Amino acid sequence: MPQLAFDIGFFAELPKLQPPVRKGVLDAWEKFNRLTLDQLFKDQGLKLESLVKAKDKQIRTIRIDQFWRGVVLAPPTGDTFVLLRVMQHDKAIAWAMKQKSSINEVTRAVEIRDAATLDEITPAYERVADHSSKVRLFAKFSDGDLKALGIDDETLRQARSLVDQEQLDVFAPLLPQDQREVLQYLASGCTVEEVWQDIVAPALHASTKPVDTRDYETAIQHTRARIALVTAPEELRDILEKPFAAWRVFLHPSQRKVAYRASYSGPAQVTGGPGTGKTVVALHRVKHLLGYLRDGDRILLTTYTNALVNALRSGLESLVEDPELRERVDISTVDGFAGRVVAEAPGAVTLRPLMSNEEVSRWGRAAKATGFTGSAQFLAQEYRHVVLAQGIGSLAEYEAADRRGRGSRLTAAERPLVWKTVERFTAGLAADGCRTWLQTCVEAAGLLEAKGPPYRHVVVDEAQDLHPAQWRLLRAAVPARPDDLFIAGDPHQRIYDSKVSLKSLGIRVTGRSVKLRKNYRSTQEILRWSTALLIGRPIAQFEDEGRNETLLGYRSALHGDGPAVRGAASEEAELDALVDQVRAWMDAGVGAGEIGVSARFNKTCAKAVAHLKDAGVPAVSLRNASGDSATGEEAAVRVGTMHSFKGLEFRCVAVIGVNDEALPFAKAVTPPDVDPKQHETDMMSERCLLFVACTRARDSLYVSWTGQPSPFLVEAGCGVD
Ligand SMILES: Nc1ncnc2c1ncn2[C@@H]1O[C@H](COP(=O)(O)OP(=O)(O)OP(=O)(O)O)[C@@H](O)[C@H]1O
Repeated sequence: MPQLAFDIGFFAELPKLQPPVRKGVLDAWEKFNRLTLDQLFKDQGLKLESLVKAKDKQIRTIRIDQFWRGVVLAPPTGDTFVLLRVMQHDKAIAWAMKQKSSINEVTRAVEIRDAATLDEITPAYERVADHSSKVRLFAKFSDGDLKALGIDDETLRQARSLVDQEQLDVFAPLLPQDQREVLQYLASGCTVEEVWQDIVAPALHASTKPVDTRDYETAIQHTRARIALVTAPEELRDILEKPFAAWRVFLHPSQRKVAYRASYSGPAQVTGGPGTGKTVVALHRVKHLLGYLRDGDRILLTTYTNALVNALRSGLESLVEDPELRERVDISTVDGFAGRVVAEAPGAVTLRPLMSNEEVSRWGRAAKATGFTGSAQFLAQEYRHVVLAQGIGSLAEYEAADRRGRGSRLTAAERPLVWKTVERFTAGLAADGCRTWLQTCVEAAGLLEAKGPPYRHVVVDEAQDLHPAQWRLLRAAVPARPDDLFIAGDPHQRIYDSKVSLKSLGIRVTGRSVKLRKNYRSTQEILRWSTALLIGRPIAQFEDEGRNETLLGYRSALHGDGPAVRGAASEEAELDALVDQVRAWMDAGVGAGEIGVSARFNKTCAKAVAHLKDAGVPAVSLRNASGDSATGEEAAVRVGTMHSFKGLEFRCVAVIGVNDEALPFAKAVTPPDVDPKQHETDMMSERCLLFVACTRARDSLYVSWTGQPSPFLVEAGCGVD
């Protein structure tokens, strides 16, 4: 029976199609399901026509309505057709004439290329290359290596004519998709082995038969990264109604391989720069695990902030339709989970969580009481990074504690006094009926270790900022069995003071760790600009702190304008300019709810909200916004601190107040004379904070400051003189 499948290119254009055109697509799909092959080709309403002088006879058009046409891949054998695009009549014909389909001999997937344009431009590039003194872009790769990665003869010739990245950018949208990716990763510095492992191998299908490059029926089945087979009208209706949720249907082979691997023999990890789809992969992993859950088993899906919990909840709702299945997943922050475990324990007493600003003053008081003369900051860090990190509960343990990694010196003779101060601090908290969140985690871990783990699987997103005490809690939440922990995170986005090495916690992911490199969120221009903030700075992996993470090969297929940067003479002028920028975005058709404004401090955010509102622009603080689809607030610009922007994304982002007093913020950075190592870590967190805020932007990024720009911008040469 014939069927009509859908290409990713069609989905990309879907938001622009009006409801009657979408209805036409649904009708066409139903017709493919209803008619025989013979009837399809003869149907006068559908007009499944091939085009005279087309580059490829199997690319045809169909009638969607009076003005719109669909471009369809109609292979001569098999009965699966693929809807590639829906466009206005003339555009559809012009586009269809130029395309050519083929089957990649390595990945076995269907690829589409703009053969007419490639044929037209390649000779000119070849001539330029012949007369250029520049080394060819792919000179260091042999034909054999390129072919082994799936590059065919035509693409090889085209690739050999290129001398630099700019030229590849011109060719890229025209090239067959799998081959385009291979060339882009090689050009960005990846080795043949890396490209094979990360890009090609995940797309391979376990088949020992030689590829039949005429068997489109099989090849379409192998193209799940780009072609969706839809089986029920409700499914299609749902897809047509929620056109932005392409991630639900199409996963990159590297994403699918990680998310849907049948089983991992232990903890598994997925890393990758901002916007590479780690959260998407985590959600798909939950879906996969739900399919195998035994009676009574439950899953914990956990992350760092409440805003991310909301995002995970709505993501899971759109991915897993069955509410009974979803009910088997608890979604909460790690701290929220700890609070629940502690509250549910027999004889639990309610304690107030301590705010972080209260903590330092309490340390000051404890130090005064014991006569400790060092700083409160030292004590707070010692407690966090040594005592809580190592789960120390007595003076003897503290005396034996490993302080490697701390840059502040402490003699053996000084340790008892520090410990006495720690005891004073914790006793003070207990007496006042409060406790820190990390203490809650420590207690919760202890309770679970005694009682047994409540979950079968734990899936963690934004893992880079978790503290060892939080990891211990998660470890205790799930038995050490295959598929116990699935961890998604990015060390480049570490913005809290928790440098953890999973290895040191006994969580081993070696051999079960995958890195994603393709950014689906931001334009390449925004990415290049933002990554300059971190380039050349060593960033420790969280798998093993002794090794560094890189952003090699990290790239986006999207293009747009580069970020706009602007220095203002006064804060008032900066806020006025912000209003102008937000208005310009809105005038260009961007909804207020698709705009995010971020600043280092709450007080700057409050001023931005007030200023936008005064100017008649609806704005809401992220602190007050409830969920991501809160009615009424949907049409308001979201304003939040850089910390609260973690994990979120907006079509347009303004990052304001990026001056030398805000980034780095002196109070957040330990002075080098107190602890030089901590100083470096804190500086890196401040830098990452700016990186995180900027990488929330999909289409447009705007960065402004008053007075002197942040040295991070200056050092990175980010458009600042
Ligand atoms: N395979 C895909 N197809 C289409 N869109 C995708 C795909 N994977 C991810 N996306 C989209 O890319 C954006 C970023 O994805 P996601 O939030 O999962 O990335 P992330 O790696 O968790 O980002 P960050 O670390 O910056 O928080 C989202 O809009 C998501 O829907």
